Amino acid sequence: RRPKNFPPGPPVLPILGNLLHLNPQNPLEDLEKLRKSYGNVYSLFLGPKPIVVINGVKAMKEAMVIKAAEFAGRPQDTIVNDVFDVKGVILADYGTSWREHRRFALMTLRNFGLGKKSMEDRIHDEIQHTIKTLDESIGRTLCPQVMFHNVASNIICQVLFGTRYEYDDEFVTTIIQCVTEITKIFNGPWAMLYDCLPFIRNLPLPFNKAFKNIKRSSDLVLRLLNEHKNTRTPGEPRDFLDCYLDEMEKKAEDSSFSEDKLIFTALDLLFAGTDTTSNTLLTAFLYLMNHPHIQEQCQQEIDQVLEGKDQACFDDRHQMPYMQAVIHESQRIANTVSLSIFHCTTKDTELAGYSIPKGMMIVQNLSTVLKEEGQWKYPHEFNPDNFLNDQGEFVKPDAFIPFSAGPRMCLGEGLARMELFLIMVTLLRKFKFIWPEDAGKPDYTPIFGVTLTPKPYPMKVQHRL
Ligand code: HEM
Repeated sequence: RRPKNFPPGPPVLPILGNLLHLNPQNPLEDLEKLRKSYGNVYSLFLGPKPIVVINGVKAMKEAMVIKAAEFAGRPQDTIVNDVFDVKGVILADYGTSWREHRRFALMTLRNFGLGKKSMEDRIHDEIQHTIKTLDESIGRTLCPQVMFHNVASNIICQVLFGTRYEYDDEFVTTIIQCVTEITKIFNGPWAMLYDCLPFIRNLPLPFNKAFKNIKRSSDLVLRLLNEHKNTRTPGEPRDFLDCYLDEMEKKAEDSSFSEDKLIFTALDLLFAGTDTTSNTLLTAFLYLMNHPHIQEQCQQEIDQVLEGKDQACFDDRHQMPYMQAVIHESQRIANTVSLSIFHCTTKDTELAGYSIPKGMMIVQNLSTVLKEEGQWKYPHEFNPDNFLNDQGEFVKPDAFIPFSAGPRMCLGEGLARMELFLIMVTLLRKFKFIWPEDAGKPDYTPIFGVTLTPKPYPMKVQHRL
C-alpha cells in the first residue's frame, strides 16, 4: 500500500511489487510509459521496496538543486553496496567521509592539472597512442570499442597511479573486463532480484560474478598501493595514491581516510571515469560516421581554427561553436548514465507536493530530461542545432544534465569535458571516419546497464591531410 500523499504509481502485486511492469533487460521504455501515466514524480515497488522515480527538468531541479541536501544520500541496502563493502565517494552516504573524500578527489584532480605536466598534456600523450592504432588500421575495418576504453582508462590511470598501460597489459584488460561486467550486472535482472528477494543472496547465482570482479580489481589496486608505499618520498606526490598517503599521515586518528578507502576511492574514479567517457566517444563516432555532413562541418571548423597550430588546446573550444554543439549533442543522445546513480532521501521531505519519507530510494531518470519535449528544438533526433542559436553561437539549455545536478553531481565533469573535446578534435582533424559499405544499417539502440553502451560496430578510417 502506498502511504498517504505518496507519489502515485501502478497497482502493486504481493511479493513481486511492480517487477512485472519493468523489462529487466532494459526498463527505460517501461519507465517512460509509467511517466506518461503517472506524471513526473511516481513510485514503484521493487518487490517489497518502494522507490520514487523523478522525471523532467522541473522535478529534477527541485530535488537535486533546491532541496539538494535532502536528496543527496545514497541507498545502503542494494547489491552495489554489498559488492563495494568499503565506500569511497560514489556509494558513500551523505556525511563527513563522503564530503572529505569528494573534496580531496576534486582537489587532487585539479592539482594534477596544474602540476608539471598538465592534464591537457597527459590527454594529448594518450591520444598519440590512439592515432597510432588508427594509422595501423588504414584501409582495414576496425572495432573501436577497446581503443576508446583504453584511452579513457589510461588517462585516469595516469592521474591515479602515475602510469599508462599498453593496450594488452594484464592490469588494463582485467580492469576493463571487470568494469564492463559489473556495470551490466548492477542494472540487470539478477541485481534486481538480489535487491528484492534477500533469501536468494547466498545462492550461487550470476550476481556472484560482481563480487568476484570487485575482489580481482581491488587486489590489483592493492598491489599498486604496496609498490607505491615502497617507492614514495613523503611530501613529493607523484600521483593520486601518493597524495592520499600524504593526506593520511597528516590526518588525526579519527580521520575518515584509510588504506581501504583509498583502494575503493581509486576504483571509483577508475570505474566512473572509464566506461562513461568511452561510451560517449563510441556514440559520438557512431553518429558522425552516419551523418557525414556533420562530420565534415566539424572538420571545416577545426581546420580553420587550428590553422598553423600543432595541436588543439581546451581553450580553443571558445572558437568552435559547431564542434561544441556536436560534442554536447553526442552526450545528450548518448545519455550515458541514463538512470544516474541511485540517490536516497536524508530526511522526510516533499517533492512536487508529494510526501517522501527519509531513507527512500530515488531514481533520477535523466533520459526524460535529455529528451524532454519543450526543452529541445529536436528532442528525438541527432541534431547539433539543439545547442546553436540563430546566430550559430553555442548555447547550453538548462535541460543539459548528463552529469546530473546538485551536490552529488559528477565530480569528473571537468576532466570528461576536456577529454571529449581534445580527443574528438584531434582525431577528426587527422582522420575521416567512414561507416563500412558492408556494415548494413546502423543500430543506434544501446545495450542497457549503469552506462548505456552502443552495440559493437565496425569503423573505417582514412587520412585527411
Ligand atoms: C561523459 C562522461 C561522464 C558522465 C556522463 C558522467 C555522469 C555521472 C553521473 C550522472 C553521476 C551521478 C551523479 C548523481 O548521483 O547525481 C556521476 C557521478 C560521479 N562521477 Fe561521473 N560521469 C562522467 C565521467 C566521469 C569521470 C571522467 C570521472 C572521474 C574522474 C567521474 C567520476 C564520478 C564520481 C566520483 C561520481 C560520484 C560523485 C558523488 O557521489 O559525489 N565521472 N557521473
